[in-house]
Amino acid sequence: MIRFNHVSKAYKDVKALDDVSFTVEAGTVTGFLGPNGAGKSTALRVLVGLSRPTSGTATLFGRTYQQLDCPAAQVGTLLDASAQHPGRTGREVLTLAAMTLGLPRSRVEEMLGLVGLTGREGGRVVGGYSLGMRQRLGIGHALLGRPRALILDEPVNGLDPQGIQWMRGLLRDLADAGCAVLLSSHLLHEVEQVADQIVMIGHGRVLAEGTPAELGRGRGLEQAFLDLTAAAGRNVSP
Ligand SMILES: Nc1ncnc2c1ncn2[C@@H]1O[C@H](COP(=O)(O)OP(=O)(O)OP(=O)(O)O)[C@@H](O)[C@H]1O
Repeated sequence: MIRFNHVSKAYKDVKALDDVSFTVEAGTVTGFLGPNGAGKSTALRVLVGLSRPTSGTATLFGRTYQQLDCPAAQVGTLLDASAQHPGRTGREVLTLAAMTLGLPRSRVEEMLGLVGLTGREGGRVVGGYSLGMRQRLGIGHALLGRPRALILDEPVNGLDPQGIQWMRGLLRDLADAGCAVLLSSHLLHEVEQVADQIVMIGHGRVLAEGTPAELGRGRGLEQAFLDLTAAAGRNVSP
């Protein structure tokens, strides 16, 4: 289970996160939805220990990321698909990660197959990959250690329609197998189609949370999103 407990994060005069609390249960996909600059990436970075909160705690299975035993195996992360070493092949990226986690080489080929990178593509350097191929490699990297929690920042960026559909099915299967999946996006329709729960964020604050049906009741999810984020903008102090 993933829990944000009154997390705030300030960068000088910018309140990137303002008292954010929500939970992602095991076996569910939670869509973390907000417009550009809402605070999604900051929240995910705090969760995986890349950024220190100003106050509050973000935990996975009751511990901070740093407190977990072998966090890279327990928690799969894809925060920036472009961060992979451009001079290594996809296979090398996964092989190094598998070695670090003490996993057999066979797991690398399994992951390349799972994410749809052919043997030939796995042998090409990442610097020559399209964004969609990097996203696929990033997913393979995140899933190597069979994590119990999966944290994905804008994972469908750059994927073609088949890739988006594949990603939806993959996330559903992982959640059905017991994984806690937290997926950030500003693409409402993508989130709506895969998420069990949605947490809407704007100007660093949680604006609403519930199932897609609950949040969209009466006016539709898109209008609810637009109304809530507009209202949050009006309420924000200069
Ligand atoms: N390192 C930083 N230094 C200063 N301000 C930052 C830093 N990182 C983020 N911010 C600010 O914090 C706020 C939240 O940014 P964040 O990247 O978390 O938003 P986001 O919801 O992920 O946006 P997007 O959808 O555009 O990626 C923004 O106002 C951003 O300018």
